[in-house]
Amino acid sequence: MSIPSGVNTSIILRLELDKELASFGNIATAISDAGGDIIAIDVVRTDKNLTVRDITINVYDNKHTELITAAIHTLAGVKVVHVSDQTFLLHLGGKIETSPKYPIKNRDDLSRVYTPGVAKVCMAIHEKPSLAHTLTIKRNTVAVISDGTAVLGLGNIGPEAAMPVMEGKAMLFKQLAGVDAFPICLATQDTDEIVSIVKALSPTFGGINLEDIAAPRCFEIEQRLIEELDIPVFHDDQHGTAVVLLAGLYNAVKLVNKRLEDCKVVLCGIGAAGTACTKMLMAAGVTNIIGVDRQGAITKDGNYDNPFWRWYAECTNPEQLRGTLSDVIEGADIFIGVSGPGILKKEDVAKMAQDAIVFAMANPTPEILPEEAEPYVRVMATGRSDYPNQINNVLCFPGLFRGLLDCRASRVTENMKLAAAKAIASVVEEDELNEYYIIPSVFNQSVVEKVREAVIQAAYEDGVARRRREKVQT
Ligand SMILES: NC(=O)c1ccc[n+]([C@@H]2O[C@H](COP(=O)([O-])OP(=O)(O)OC[C@H]3O[C@@H](n4cnc5c(N)ncnc54)[C@H](O)[C@@H]3O)[C@@H](O)[C@H]2O)c1
Ligand SMILES: O=C(O)C[C@H](O)C(=O)O
Ligand SMILES: [Mg+2]
Repeated sequence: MSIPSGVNTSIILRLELDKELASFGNIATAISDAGGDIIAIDVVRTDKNLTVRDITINVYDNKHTELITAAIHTLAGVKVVHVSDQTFLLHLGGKIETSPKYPIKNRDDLSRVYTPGVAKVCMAIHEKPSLAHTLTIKRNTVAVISDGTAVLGLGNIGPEAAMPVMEGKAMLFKQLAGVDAFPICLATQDTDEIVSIVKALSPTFGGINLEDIAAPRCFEIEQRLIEELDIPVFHDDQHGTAVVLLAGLYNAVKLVNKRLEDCKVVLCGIGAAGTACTKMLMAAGVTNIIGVDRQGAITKDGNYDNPFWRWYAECTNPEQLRGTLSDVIEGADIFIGVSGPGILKKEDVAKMAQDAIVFAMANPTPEILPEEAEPYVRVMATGRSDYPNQINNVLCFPGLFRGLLDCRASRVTENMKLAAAKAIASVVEEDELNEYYIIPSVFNQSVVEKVREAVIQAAYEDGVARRRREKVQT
């Protein structure tokens, strides 16, 4: 087996070594020859004959782990007790918890936070429901809701399997923007039922972040909830992705000296993210967009049951290009992938226009890996954190909801999305802009603040903010 390349992850190998037979030098050599990078060694226990050690090793993937363990199995006096993956270890028991804001130390405290004191707060809210925003967690809490039908690019893997992603989103909400977020995965894929469950849950929350719900149901679910609820509802895979995509493209075209409006854009994966990205590009003035899905380019004479694809066919592909991705990509300035793993071949990238821009955003495996596309592209981005230029909706949703909650907005507007895209792009200064830095890092603290401010400004301009302007800190 050859040594694979790609993403790093780390594993811990627990080894039992026979002191007579095993040599640590041989173990280190075997790991290193198999391409593993030892980053820590811990002694777990030792006695006269045996020693047990945990070796933390950076590896590329599962195959690489197998390669390293196979190499160790050949060494005399060494037993592999178990192999644990750091990523799994971080998920033990889930990634978030709830905790009280202050302790209940005595009966007096108890009588205020609970019966009888709490009753007067309940009655105050009963008399004036808007007080829920002031006196309950509604003020700062968002529901992250999924039905598990389009989890990353893994497809319809169900609600339990969707939880780690939703917990991850909740962590990011809190860490990046101080927003309390709660993951809720639903055991139904029925549109009416999802709408009615989310409506029934809404009194607890100041906002609803819909996540990883497949197209076309996600469009109807979001639209109905927007109409029926008085708190903002935002489908992250549609609009969060579109906002960050546009931010990245503003900077990428600046770098290659092209006008976005003049670019030929090929977009693959006309689902939740692809549809919203297309609409956002159109709002930014792009006219030459060709959408491709499993059966090839979407054209006016195509026979589609999906009403959103009918819309797509009418409004895109001005030259009515037809055929496969490979057929229509010739001469494209920009490729956007929100589809599935490995569908863009390096030969396709080679056919693109000069200074090609490739945003391969499918997660966890992009449409093409940067190392494959590299020789033919000028600007390359993926949705992942382990390559430069991470185009991921995490650059949008924390700051967006921070802004929405702070000004108590009733909905998300188109202006907010455009303003958020410009805000994200603006974090990269002119003199910093280069092929490997077109979009700020998730950890750049200005991102949340700039997005928040842009959203609040737009909320007041659009008349959807419900807090008095002077009460909102800027
Ligand atoms: N980087 C980001 O921030 C970000 C955000 C949202 C979605 N995504 C990624 O985009 C992808 C789609 O997400 P979604 O929520 O829009 O899902 P979705 O299920 O709504 O849509 C996916 C679309 O891609 C099409 N598709 C799948 N495989 C294809 C292939 N081999 N060739 C052509 N078309 C194909 C499907 O037919 C479908 O229309 C996922 O991989 C997801 O991880 C990335
Ligand atoms: O979860 C992510 O990393 C981004 C996006 O929401 C996705 O579904 O891929
Ligand atoms: Mg998602």
